[in-house]
Amino acid sequence: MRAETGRVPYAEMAGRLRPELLQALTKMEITHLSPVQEKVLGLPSFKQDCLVQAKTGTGKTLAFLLPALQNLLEIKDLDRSKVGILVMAPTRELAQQIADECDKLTSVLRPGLECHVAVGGNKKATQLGKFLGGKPTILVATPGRLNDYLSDQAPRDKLNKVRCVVLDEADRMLDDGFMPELMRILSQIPSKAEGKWQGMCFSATMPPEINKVLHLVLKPDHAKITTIDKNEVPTVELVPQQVFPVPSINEILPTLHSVLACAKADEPDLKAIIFCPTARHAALMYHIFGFTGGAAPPKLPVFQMQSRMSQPARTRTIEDFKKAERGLLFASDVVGRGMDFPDIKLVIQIGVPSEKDQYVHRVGRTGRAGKIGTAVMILTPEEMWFVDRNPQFPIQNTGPFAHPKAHLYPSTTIISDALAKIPDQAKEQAYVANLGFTKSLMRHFNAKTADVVRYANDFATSIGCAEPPALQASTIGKMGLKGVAGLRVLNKAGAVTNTRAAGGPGGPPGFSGHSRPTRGEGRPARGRGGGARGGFGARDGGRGAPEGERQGEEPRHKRPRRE
Ligand SMILES: Nc1ncnc2c1ncn2[C@@H]1O[C@H](COP(=O)(O)OP(=O)(O)OP(=O)(O)O)[C@@H](O)[C@H]1O
Repeated sequence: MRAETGRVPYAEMAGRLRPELLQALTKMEITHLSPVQEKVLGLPSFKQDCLVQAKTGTGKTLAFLLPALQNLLEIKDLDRSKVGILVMAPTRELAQQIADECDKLTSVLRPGLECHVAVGGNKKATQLGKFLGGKPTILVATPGRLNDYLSDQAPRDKLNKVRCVVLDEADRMLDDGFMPELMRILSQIPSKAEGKWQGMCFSATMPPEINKVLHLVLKPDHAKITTIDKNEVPTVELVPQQVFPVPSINEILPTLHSVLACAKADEPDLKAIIFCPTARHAALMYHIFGFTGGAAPPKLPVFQMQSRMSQPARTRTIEDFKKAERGLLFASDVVGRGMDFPDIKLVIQIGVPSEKDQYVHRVGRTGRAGKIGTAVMILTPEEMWFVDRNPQFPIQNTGPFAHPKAHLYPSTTIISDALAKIPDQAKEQAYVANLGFTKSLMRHFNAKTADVVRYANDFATSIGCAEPPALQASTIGKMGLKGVAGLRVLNKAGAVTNTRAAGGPGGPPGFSGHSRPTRGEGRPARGRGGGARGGFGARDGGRGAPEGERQGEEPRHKRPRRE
């Protein structure tokens, strides 16, 4: 049974919505309009362009699908072989989720309506074959793959009768990262100026920059809808938010273990998402907590979701974690927006998000559709700036994590035992990713490059590296860290040299008043001797980094195709 989220019953929409759509909603156990649905479906015309902001998990997907489908079904001579509704979303998984919701809504229509997806990670030829041979009246796409489609005339012809264009997560779709692709797509479909299609933009966050580009998809007189009061906090009320400061980065993993073990002691069917700054970091955490059994015995199933996984593995994880009654998902921002996993009770953020709005979206994976949840950050002193600079978020700082049952779990020992079993390569990759991510945020905490390296080297210690992994000189150069103290450099001949260690005598002072021990001087490279590679480049799915394949940790020239 679903939580009832609004006051107006859907039965009152009879006459404005087709009986089949109402029937489908009943089948979905959706009885009342949520506030955002009430506002959008209460517009004088369903055909109006609109910009809609509503909190996470409040039913925006139905708020755009219902009017779009209703409009389509009113067309008498509808050519079902052409795309009538085009929805664009930033990630493959979100696109698939929207298509699934659309299929539920159209399930009782006779004849039915086909909803196709165009997303990266699958064979283009197969997807395109079905698209060209079928009746894709609705298309949900990520921009990369749609652009691929539009390079040929036949798919372009399929899109020459578009009646409605929806941008879900509109602020992301209209940011610098996606803009070039979006512009190319818009130049291939009927022009907005001709007034042939309705535009709809939806998101939980609407940064002011979005106003400069809205004209690309919305008419100047578009309806502006928000369910968020100006003075209201941007996150869901039913989600208390807390930060647990730790004295040093070495305490992050034991604290996380302790938080999870205690949460599970309180709630045996714990279902939680742990957001990590990068894909490699999420992969490492998944391995560590796989060894620890999720938290404390009995084990919780562990899952990972990050852009470095193959598409079949991503798809399987999404299906499994949606169905799971309990478990821990270690994730990068690839699932930071839009994803609707039922019954998430706890969201934990390790480190700071790549941008402030991403905090809202991550927290929004819990407390959905009227349910309750809790959101927690675990931050080092160097990361506490995020809380200080964002007083709009109701993040309570009640000091370091404490719980009456915490003493039952020897978290420090459990973590160090688990770390001893993790292959060096996973740690090295996480180190490089951490370096890139921290560098991308350095302006936020007035850090110098030497501070960034020192912080990354401390991260290496915290994940059980005896010394910072050696990096190829070319990787260091691409990261803009050439000559920075504290790095271990692997030259072409395979020898390792050290830049003067950060924090040593005469080195630059640490940020937040931290002084760091010198590590790694003069020691040879360990393990494979290959040096950590695999690039750099900040976050997984952060702003300006369209999801899935373009973001994170891969040098630009090596990045595979994005979605
Ligand atoms: N009127 C309703 N009554 C009950 N449940 C609803 C209603 N509308 C939508 N839901 C359910 O609420 C959940 C969240 O909906 P949805 O994913 O559309 O949220 P959203 O606002 O798009 O969130 P986000 O900002 O995170 O993308 C889904 O499981 C959806 O099926």
